[in-house]
Amino acid sequence: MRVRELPLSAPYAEHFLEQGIRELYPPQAAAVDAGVCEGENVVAAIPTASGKTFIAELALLTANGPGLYVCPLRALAREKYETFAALPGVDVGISTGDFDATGEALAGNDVVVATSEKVDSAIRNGASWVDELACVVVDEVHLLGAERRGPTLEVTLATLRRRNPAVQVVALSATVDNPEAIADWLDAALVESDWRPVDLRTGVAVGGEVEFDDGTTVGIGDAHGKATTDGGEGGPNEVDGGGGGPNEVDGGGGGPNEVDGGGGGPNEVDGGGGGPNEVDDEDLDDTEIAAALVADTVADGGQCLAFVRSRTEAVTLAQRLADDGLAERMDIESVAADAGDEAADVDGTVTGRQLADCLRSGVAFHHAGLRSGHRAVVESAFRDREVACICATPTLAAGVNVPARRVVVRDQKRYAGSAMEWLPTLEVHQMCGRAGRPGLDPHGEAVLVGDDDTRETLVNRYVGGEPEAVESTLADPASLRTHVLSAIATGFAETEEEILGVFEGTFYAREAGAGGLADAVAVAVDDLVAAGMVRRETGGVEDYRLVATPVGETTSKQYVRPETGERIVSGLRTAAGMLNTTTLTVFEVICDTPDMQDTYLGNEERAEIYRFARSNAEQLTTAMHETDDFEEWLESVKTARILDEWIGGTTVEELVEAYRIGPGDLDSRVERAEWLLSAAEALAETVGVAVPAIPQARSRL
Ligand SMILES: Nc1ncnc2c1ncn2[C@@H]1O[C@H](COP(=O)(O)OP(=O)(O)OP(=O)(O)O)[C@@H](O)[C@H]1O
Repeated sequence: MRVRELPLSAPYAEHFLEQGIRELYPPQAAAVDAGVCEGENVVAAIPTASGKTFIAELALLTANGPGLYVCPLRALAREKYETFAALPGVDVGISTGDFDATGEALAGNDVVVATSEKVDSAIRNGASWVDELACVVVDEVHLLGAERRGPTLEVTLATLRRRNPAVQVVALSATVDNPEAIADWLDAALVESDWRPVDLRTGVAVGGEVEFDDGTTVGIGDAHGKATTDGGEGGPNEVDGGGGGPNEVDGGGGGPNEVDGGGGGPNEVDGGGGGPNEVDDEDLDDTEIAAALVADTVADGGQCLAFVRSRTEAVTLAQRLADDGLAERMDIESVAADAGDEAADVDGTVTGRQLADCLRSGVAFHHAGLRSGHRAVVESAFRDREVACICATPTLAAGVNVPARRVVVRDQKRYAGSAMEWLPTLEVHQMCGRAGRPGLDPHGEAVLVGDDDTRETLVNRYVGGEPEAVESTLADPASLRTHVLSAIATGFAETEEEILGVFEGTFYAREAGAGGLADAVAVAVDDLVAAGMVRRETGGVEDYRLVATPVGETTSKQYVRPETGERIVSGLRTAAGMLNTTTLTVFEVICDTPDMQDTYLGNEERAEIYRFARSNAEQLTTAMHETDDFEEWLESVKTARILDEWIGGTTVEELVEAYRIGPGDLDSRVERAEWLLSAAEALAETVGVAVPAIPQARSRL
């Protein structure tokens, strides 16, 4: 099927042809056959890079009215916005800051790109544009199964469809185990395919060899062995890259640098022998294997993504590759020296400096502790082929479109609380799916690094294994409370039965029946009544209707969780009666809510934060002996202290160093604090207490 044959006006067809899209990929043709251009609901469960964006564009451009593109991940929204904005004559609006106000400003666009939280918030605040939509495209619909995000997505979609039954829904999914359930939920035709534009082979590396699923075996260090011989380097290198701790919170700021950069080659190549495949299998640890796998591909002119379990590990591996002289093996455009300068210009934090140094050696790291400016530099340098390898935590696989020839998954387990847990198959497949750039690579390669003990598990779980089924998490009490309050506050529901009616259109209800939620909804309503968010307005004896209290209404409109609203109100009341209410007071209140991220508190720091809390007790709304969870509260005090120092003029460099956080962690906390302070201000007005420290903190933030 050709682009010219599609029901697209000439400028659009021209636009796609210019982009090199002439002939539709098979899954795209299947979506057209399923009616994506005729207003039909379609679910496309297809691999990474198989052209989902074009399917979305077809739906949006052929719809009979404005379209909405729901993008669960903020990182991807900007990219999609730019893609749609490049369409000739199409006005595109974007609304992604998870929490900023949603207004009528978005009305009048042909296409709106928004996160599900923004759409949910728009609905709660009565934005009219949501009722005028002709088409809704949901990207990454498999995130239905994600905690908190998932319920928001399914309730939002159910609400949109209930209010506007004619709306076309197109949902794009990674390959999951139960796409037919999603299609059934959305009354959609299912397009399911494992077609990929570039072949992908997946293998497991043990010792000096990778066994791929296509039956081939490749020695590790082949290419590198040659490079070593040519370069005259050699000798074993005692790098210990694998010893880092489980500290996910350490954004590389001040963390131990395990790399011994003094040596030569990155693996145990016998420099004396020369020739390919000189790897001594016995002594290779997983980091050495990963480094050699990267070096091989780079020596062969390709780029790599290497996935590891933690931020510290990502930094450590990148530094190791840089020290190993990966750049010297590169046949890439040029080394990202300028990108290094750009990264250094973002800030002077330890993380920024480490990143700049790595970039100057043609290597980068990528994790959630980076600032968005850092991430943008890394992604664009990689796309420009100035970076040979990005060492990343799994966030990169979901959030960014950076294909590479080879993907190395060094770690397949992650710390979950106290124990290591295998990553979900879906997540590993998302990483592997990044391998292979259409038109540039002969094929993509994904390699999982293992050992004799894990080989079989890796093969069964990830190479041959099916991804998990998507399951609803709507029944989670915290999520349910939020959405029950929203249903009542928006006036969509006045009784438990009507609340169940609102949930009737959810994925949960389609799978288990909304009746399965009846008990949980009753509990949620009781909780909300007890929290002062909802009251039962009685008419007759058994006759009552549920109404949101003013606090409940403000809480819902401000898009904070009910528990957050409750905590803020009680904090404000306490603060109003205190002698010494400062900006630290209000930061303590907003940081002690579930809407503020946790900030890791190391053992050494604990005593120091404890002392701080004690000596500033008269400024805090919580007495130490009254906390529900002391450790959690201490973490909140740490976050509050950081924010208070930030508005007091302490620099990001100093804060990153002093509190062992990533610079991106500071940014995200500042952003959340802005949102929570504005919610606190609205709640203060609702309950009629004046806390001047709130506007002070807001303006200084
Ligand atoms: N029919 C086509 N012919 C040629 N190139 C195409 C075609 N369809 C899409 N492409 C190109 O393929 C690349 C990948 O497409 P796209 O980004 O839509 O993949 P995707 O399925 O959305 O991937 P992801 O899973 O990362 O979201 C893009 O560069 C796109 O321009």
